Amino acid sequence: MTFHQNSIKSVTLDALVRDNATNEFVSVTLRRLTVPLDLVHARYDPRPSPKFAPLLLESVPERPRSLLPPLGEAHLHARLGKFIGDGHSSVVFELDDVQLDSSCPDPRSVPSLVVKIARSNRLAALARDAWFYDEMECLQGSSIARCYGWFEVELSSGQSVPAWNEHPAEDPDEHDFALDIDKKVHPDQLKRTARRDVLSVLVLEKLGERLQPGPHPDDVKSDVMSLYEDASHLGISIAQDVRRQNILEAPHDEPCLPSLPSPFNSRTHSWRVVDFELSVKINYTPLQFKMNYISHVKHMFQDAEEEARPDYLLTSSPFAVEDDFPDSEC
Ligand SMILES: Nc1ncnc2c1ncn2[C@@H]1O[C@H](COP(=O)(O)OP(=O)(O)OP(=O)(O)O)[C@@H](O)[C@H]1O
Repeated sequence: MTFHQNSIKSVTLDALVRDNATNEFVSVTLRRLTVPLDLVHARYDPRPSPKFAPLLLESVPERPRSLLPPLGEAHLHARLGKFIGDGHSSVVFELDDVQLDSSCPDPRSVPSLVVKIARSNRLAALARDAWFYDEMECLQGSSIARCYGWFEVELSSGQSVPAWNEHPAEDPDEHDFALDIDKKVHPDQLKRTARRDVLSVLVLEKLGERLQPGPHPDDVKSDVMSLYEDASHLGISIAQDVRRQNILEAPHDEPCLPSLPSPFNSRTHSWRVVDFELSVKINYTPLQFKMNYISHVKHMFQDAEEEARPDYLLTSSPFAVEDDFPDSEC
């Protein structure tokens, strides 16, 4: 039997949650949640006149039918491994010693995995991320990471998650912008924003390194552009979060699964996009999306080049002093 994105029903994680009384780590078991279909509402921009037809569709594209088998019964047990990265909403770690119980499948179909752990005040953002992974199921393994599910558990009083404090957000009180995107916020999301005692994670295929600072050849630029174009075919805009931190190499650490060709242009990408909490589903045509992305992607590659300049930190620092003197005075 093959391990697929629907195989896991529950996850036990070691070395993530600490019992404050004993100061020892305890294992916690998280159960899989199904993301409500209406968690995110599509946005519809009415056409002001027929001449906008090349830019705005008459309706928002429907979610393609899932090609995954029904939810499986597998249980995954793993230990929190190396810290990989973090952001406003989450901390991401490798999963070590991954074991699947006997209801599961051919080990050759199990790739290296990571766990994306929502910060305690960002549960709603992770739920949005999970919704977009479902929505873009047909791009998993080609333009975006494979997602093996969204899992949660309520923490008991006296339990803590050291990873939250060891890798704090730059601004822990920053407003959660993921909540501003949907005109009508789903009631589950409102409940999530009030909770601080829930451990919520996504289990994802482990991808490679982030797009690095520095100049990049045209083939990389066009590959990255076509990742966003793939999402456009599903009516999904990721334009709010075009950053090199969200563009990762296709997986190469063994064990890994081969990259699949894009269902829209048959291209096998060398890169993947992650992080969809700020994404939007909308009735734009691929042309309208492309017009939006061209400038975002261009600026991202320009910024990447700037970042590699030796004086980047000096010139980009908030303390940098503007040179007020014209050359002639120096
Ligand atoms: N599937 C993955 N494989 C390998 N590394 C990953 C994966 N997903 C995320 N990362 C790493 O973790 C970092 C943080 O992930 P991500 O951007 O999804 O977090 P976030 O908290 O949602 O970010 P933000 O809210 O600031 O946009 C990424 O920049 C990347 O380095």
